[in-house]
Amino acid sequence: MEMRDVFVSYHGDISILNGLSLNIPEGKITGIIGPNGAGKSTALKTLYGFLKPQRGEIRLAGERIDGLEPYQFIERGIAYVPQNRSLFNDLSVEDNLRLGCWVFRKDKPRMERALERAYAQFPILKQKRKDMAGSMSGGQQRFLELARALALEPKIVMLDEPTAMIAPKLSQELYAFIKALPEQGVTVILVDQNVRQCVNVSDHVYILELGQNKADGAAADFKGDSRMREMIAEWLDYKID
Ligand SMILES: Nc1ncnc2c1ncn2[C@@H]1O[C@H](COP(=O)(O)OP(=O)(O)OP(=O)(O)O)[C@@H](O)[C@H]1O
Repeated sequence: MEMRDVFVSYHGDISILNGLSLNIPEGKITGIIGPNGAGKSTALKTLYGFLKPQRGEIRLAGERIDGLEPYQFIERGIAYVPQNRSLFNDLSVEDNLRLGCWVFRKDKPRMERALERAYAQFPILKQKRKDMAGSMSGGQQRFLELARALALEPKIVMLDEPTAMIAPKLSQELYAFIKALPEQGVTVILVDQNVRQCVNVSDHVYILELGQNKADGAAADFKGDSRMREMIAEWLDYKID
């Protein structure tokens, strides 16, 4: 997937993305970091068709996809877990998972396979399958959102701050799960405020600032005594262990 020189605004001509370019290689984890308001979430919303670029283009395997609607992204095997909770709190865990299978709801065997896979990946969801989604902890709800997205067997998953406001232990589990997704053939785009964890799980990292590319490099370049590490410390006032 590729974003080339994209300009996007929410209102009128106040541009939030200002010529942003991202290259998302298949089977890898691409991390996107940057200060608050840099446009990270806006970049994901644009990649997923919620916002239409005023300029620039987005391609998937060569096909222009920047005019498509979000449901057409699902059809192309792209899933998106937004920053804010997206569950139906008053429905059971299992019903939330079933809703994630909506596009293939008539294929009952496939739906059952998807549920079994979700329960195998996240045993806590099996234990709680009859509980209301809203009654679970924040971390468990995140697992459910991720499981629901993966029920589609997506080729690409976009995750917006998946561990925000989650207890450290569950957060570690979630990062370990995300890191293993490429082994299942899933390409990951990870927006994260947690710079250290993002660098640890990603193969390649982009730094955004004011809706533009500030820098990018292989995750290894961000570690040790590197220029990237110094840059992050300077711009974001973050430290990477
Ligand atoms: N729905 C909206 N309407 C208008 N402006 C918005 C909207 N959502 C975001 N913005 C603005 O767009 C800019 C980029 O926001 P965005 O959420 O993409 O940043 P971010 O890098 O994800 O930041 P954070 O880490 O705080 O989530 C900010 O100035 C924000 O105020």
